[in-house]
Amino acid sequence: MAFTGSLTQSDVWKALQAHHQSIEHEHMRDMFAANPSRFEQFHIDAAGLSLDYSKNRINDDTMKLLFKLARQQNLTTHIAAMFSGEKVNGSEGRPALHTALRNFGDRDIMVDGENIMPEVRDTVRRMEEFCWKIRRNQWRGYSNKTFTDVVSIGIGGSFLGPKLASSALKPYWDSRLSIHYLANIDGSHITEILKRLDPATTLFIIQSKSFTTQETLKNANACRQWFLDNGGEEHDLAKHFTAVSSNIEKATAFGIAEENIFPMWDWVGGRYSLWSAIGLPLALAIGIDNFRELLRGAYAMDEHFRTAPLEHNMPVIMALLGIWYVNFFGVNSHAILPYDHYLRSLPAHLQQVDMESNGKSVTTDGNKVDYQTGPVIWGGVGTNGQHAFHQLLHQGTHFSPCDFIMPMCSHNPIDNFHAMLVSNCLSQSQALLQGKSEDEAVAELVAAGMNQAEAIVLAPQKVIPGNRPSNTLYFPKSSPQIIGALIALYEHKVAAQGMIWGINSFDQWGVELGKQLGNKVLTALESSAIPEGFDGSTNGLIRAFQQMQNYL
Ligand SMILES: O=P(O)(O)OC[C@H]1O[C@H](O)[C@H](O)[C@@H](O)[C@@H]1O
Repeated sequence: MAFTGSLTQSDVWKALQAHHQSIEHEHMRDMFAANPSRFEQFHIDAAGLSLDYSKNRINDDTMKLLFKLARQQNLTTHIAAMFSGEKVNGSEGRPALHTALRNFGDRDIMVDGENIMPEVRDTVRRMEEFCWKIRRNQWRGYSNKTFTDVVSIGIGGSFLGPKLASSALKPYWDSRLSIHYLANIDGSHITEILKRLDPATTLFIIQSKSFTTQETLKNANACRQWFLDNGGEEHDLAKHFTAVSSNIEKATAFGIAEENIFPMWDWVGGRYSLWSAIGLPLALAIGIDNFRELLRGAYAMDEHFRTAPLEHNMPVIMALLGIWYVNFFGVNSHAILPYDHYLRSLPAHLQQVDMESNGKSVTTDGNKVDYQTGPVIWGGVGTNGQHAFHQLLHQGTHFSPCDFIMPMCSHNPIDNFHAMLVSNCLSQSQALLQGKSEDEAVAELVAAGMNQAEAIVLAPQKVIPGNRPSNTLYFPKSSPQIIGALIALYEHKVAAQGMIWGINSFDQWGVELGKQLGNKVLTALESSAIPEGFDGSTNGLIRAFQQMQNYL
């Protein structure tokens, strides 16, 4: 029988609070000393990925209680509901079926009585045909030149996912095509992109699920005008402009030829849409076969998430560890640290996946939560971060659990660069675990020739508390399958947390107010009238903008 009371009043929650009190002062150094097989015990492999979660402030009892929490919250039922197309996105009355986009099984997936799989597969087939024509120069520009550049115009979920996967899979790019991602409404972004391009050899893909997003429409209109001002003609637009949207009507009204519009569907959340035709720029870069491999990797992680028992379920384990720190250690952030130059866009993508999903304060039935939900996701590429923010990770007053993400082999195996990269990754998580005690600091200073008294004075500055948790996710080498599995892993970690917290991870109402207010502010900015009707600060800033336009 599902537990229906407030989460924090449940027995298992209270048991976790008591357990936290019992182990919060235990140091992981001692846990490893007491248990030589800790690495093997807290380790799991799935879909080509390996997770070492032994450097966490957990023991067997912790995990048992966390799995009990997952069962109390009926996690398995919620997971099944998501995969089967139930309307888990209650506030929008929609399923969340990004998994259908990479369903290689023979399961039919019904939405409102319709099996959606034929249309999903037909769209991939259309993407294949399109990629084939572009990459084999069957489809050329208005002056019959082959395409050299693709501009993907989109923002949020219509930008971060494909951009991440494109940079992650750079070793698989077809070098004849350069892919540019245009997102921001800042005129400098479009300027920097278009100034290097030739309209005759540039293909545009307007990416917008809603086809109503201000930035995307503004940029799309500006690109069309640039095209028409620099040699293209109205009748050439169909050769150079395509679109991906669930709003076919709006895309057609914009002037995109119907046959150039690739559908997506309202049962796919923007931040989960990389796997749909929103992945078209990626498929053009790496080829449709590699795009399918990306889908296959995600499918492997889906099947693992859907079928593996909780105790052997990688996304569930990562979800529960996150809940352990957020709800019992009072941690409010989580760092994503990829040790792979090609994965440098991963933190930005996961910021949207996680924070736009679980940045919520009410449960699915509208009750205000009395516990923390989604943490602040941040991070950066290793080893760069070591020379920037790792200082706080090691000696700051906040502790931020970290995910180290490490390919064990490089696509560019020059000299021993990669071994050096890996050594840094492993030693950072080791240092977070181990720390340095005051005695060790004094001993080190004395060993370095300092006299005891001076060493004792300086040592406190050098103390590193350690006992700071981290996961290490590793795999042999990044590939389309591995990247597919990795992104799907985080999607499912986030969904599992939302299911346990009882919040809707699939809507994002919070982004709307700023947009609504933005339209009014824009009108005021562009008028010469003294702004009024806003708060004093906004009035003042609008006035400042108006006055500073003289600087143009
Ligand atoms: O794809 P679009 O409809 O243009 O939406 C683009 C993005 O904008 C919205 O404001 C949401 O924050 C995102 O979830 C979405 O991905």
